[in-house]
Amino acid sequence: MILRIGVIGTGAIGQDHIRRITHSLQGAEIVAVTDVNAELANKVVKEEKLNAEIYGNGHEVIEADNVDAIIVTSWGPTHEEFVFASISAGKYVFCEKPLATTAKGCKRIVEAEEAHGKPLTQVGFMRRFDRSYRQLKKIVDSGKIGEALMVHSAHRAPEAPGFSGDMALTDSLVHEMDVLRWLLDDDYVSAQVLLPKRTRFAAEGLQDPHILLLETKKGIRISVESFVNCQYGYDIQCQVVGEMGTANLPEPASVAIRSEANLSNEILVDWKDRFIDSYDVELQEWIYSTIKGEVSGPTAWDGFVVAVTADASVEAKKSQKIEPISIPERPDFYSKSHVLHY
Ligand SMILES: NC(=O)c1ccc[n+]([C@@H]2O[C@H](COP(=O)([O-])OP(=O)(O)OC[C@H]3O[C@@H](n4cnc5c(N)ncnc54)[C@H](O)[C@@H]3O)[C@@H](O)[C@H]2O)c1
Ligand SMILES: O[C@H]1[C@H](O)[C@@H](O)[C@H](O)[C@@H](O)[C@H]1O
Repeated sequence: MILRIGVIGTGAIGQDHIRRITHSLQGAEIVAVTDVNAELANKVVKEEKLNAEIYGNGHEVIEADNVDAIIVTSWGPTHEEFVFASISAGKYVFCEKPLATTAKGCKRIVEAEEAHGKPLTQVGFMRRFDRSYRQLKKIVDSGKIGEALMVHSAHRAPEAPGFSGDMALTDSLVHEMDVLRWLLDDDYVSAQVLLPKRTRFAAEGLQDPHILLLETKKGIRISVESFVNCQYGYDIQCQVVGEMGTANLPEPASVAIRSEANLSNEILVDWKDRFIDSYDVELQEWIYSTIKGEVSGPTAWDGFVVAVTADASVEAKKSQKIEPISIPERPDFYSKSHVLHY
């Protein structure tokens, strides 16, 4: 079977996903697209030589008879509406983060899936598909370093064009909020946000860097540095400290250069390059599991948990206190799809 996909939002990542599905991945084709910027949708269809219909809005794409599954890559605030409509139409949907901009919105999606009777939604937390994170998880799960006690991690980007408000937490650190609970097979109970000396490279009125401190149910303490104007590169770090050793996220492969009395390695600058392979794995696994009628990646439940964590982090930044993170028990409904993948 060839999965026939409709894409809502043909901006940066929408185009990337269209290209990878059309030219690199197997088992799917793009048959429908839409964008509020119709010119953009036209351009993509022409440039990628797609055999796809261009629709006037996302709802028409979802309702099209020849569309089996939906990819939502429009702006964050529109995701909830399109995911909701996809579930109502009984179609599988891959939604880029955020699943919805509020925890309440994510909960509504979870409830809609439960009412529908099976999970249909996968959220675009691509780090779970990254080879280096999977290698790190394998070591943590193996028990080689004993029980995990602490995690030190960092999310650094050279600059943050277009960032406003608390986006460092709600747009960037959501990746850590997802991948660390997956890595540790745990959930969070509290958040605290420290505000270090502000870099002179931060846009006016914006705090940068931040330190997010999370505590998990098992008592593991996590520090996540967010530094989105670090100038030097896109640098993702993660070290798990266990009872008998430590395990570090592998660095991206790069040539070690010995020259002029220096030993050096290149550091990536673009997040797209850092996770380029993981997007391929993520979408390929999504295509295969959708054909099988399963959700095998991060579910709507995971999207909800991250939204609750992000809300608590924003509150903790404001209050400058330790804020509780109250996550209800995961419904059994989501257990199977959660386990399938790992
Ligand atoms: N997982 C990741 O690493 C990752 C990376 C980049 C972006 N994202 C997420 O993907 C989403 C898109 O990001 P982007 O960088 O491609 O943004 P973008 O602005 O380049 O593209 C978004 C596109 O959606 C279109 N759009 C907006 N509202 C629409 C609507 N109602 N119907 C149809 N089209 C609509 C816009 O015209 C635009 O072309 C964001 O939510 C972002 O957070 C995730
Ligand atoms: O949408 C992007 C993307 O998700 C990147 O992985 C993250 O580092 C950026 O901060 C974010 O803006």
